[in-house]
Amino acid sequence: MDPVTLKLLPKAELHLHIEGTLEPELMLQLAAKNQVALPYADIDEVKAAYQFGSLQDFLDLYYQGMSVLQTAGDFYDLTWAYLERCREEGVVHSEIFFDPQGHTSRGIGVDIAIDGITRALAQAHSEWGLTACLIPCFLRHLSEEDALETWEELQPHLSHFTAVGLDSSELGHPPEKFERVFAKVREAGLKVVAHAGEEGPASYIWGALDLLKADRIDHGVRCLEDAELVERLKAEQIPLTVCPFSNVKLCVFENLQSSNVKSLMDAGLCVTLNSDDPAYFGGYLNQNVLETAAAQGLSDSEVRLLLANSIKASFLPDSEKQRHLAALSSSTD
Ligand SMILES: Nc1ncnc2[nH]cnc12
Ligand SMILES: [Zn+2]
Repeated sequence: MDPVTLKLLPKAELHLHIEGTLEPELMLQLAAKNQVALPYADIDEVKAAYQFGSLQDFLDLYYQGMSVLQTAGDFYDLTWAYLERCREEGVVHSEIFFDPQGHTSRGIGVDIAIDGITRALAQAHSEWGLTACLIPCFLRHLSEEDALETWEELQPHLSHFTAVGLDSSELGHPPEKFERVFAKVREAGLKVVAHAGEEGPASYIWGALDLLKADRIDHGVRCLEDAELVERLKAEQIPLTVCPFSNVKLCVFENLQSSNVKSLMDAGLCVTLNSDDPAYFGGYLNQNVLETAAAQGLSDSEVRLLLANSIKASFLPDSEKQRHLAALSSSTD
């Protein structure tokens, strides 16, 4: 598919960490403004540091990078820059993760992050009709107790959230560690999403489904190691939010050619493509879609299926889904 056509097609992004949209330029600008020391002299040094051998390598820089975010205005600027990118790329709806514990652990209250992010979301909605959901995630490398405390801190803000997620270091931190806190999330009427089967085994995807009752699986690419799991994901059409550039940058796959996007689609799964942490992984949504389609030999109708899946798998109301799906199917290339 050509880039101009892709840009014009309605699509949703369902796996995007707002802290992972912090471009080096803004990172250095905020570091100078807020007098936060970073180990980089200039933008080239920041970019040169983005060579990751694993998820943990990346996370170490990601948590360091977010330390420049100090005020609600900083969160607003960060979010606004991403939303403008959505406008340019024809993303009509975005479901945005943020990491409350990545901020509270360094003395920045959840209210500061939520205030800045939601102001930008409201402005994009009023200026060009973009819709968004906000999804706080628990950091799985921290304790259950820390997640429970964070859940309490989020209580005054629940009306801003559609779902709660689980992210950070996967290996050694299986979903069962968070079964109790996600029971509270569901009792509050929120949806559940969880990173699983990115670096961790297929059993973590079972855990996310059966113990956390996840409505969607973030990544999930290792599901193909378990035929029974693939049957379950297919039968229930549980969406996978796959992030191809991320998987290559974090060495889950050697390159886009060896990614398993096409195999997941051929297995009948509900696959969506997403950018995860685009400032760190080298591209936003449309570049992920275009380069993955080329590398995996996806036809234009398969690309359209991925976009339709992104709308269907979103947490939009049915009427909004139908509106976007009708626009997608009526647009021809
Ligand atoms: N790809 C990823 N996996 C787990 N946690 C993350 N936090 C930000 N990006 C992440
Ligand atoms: Zn992610």
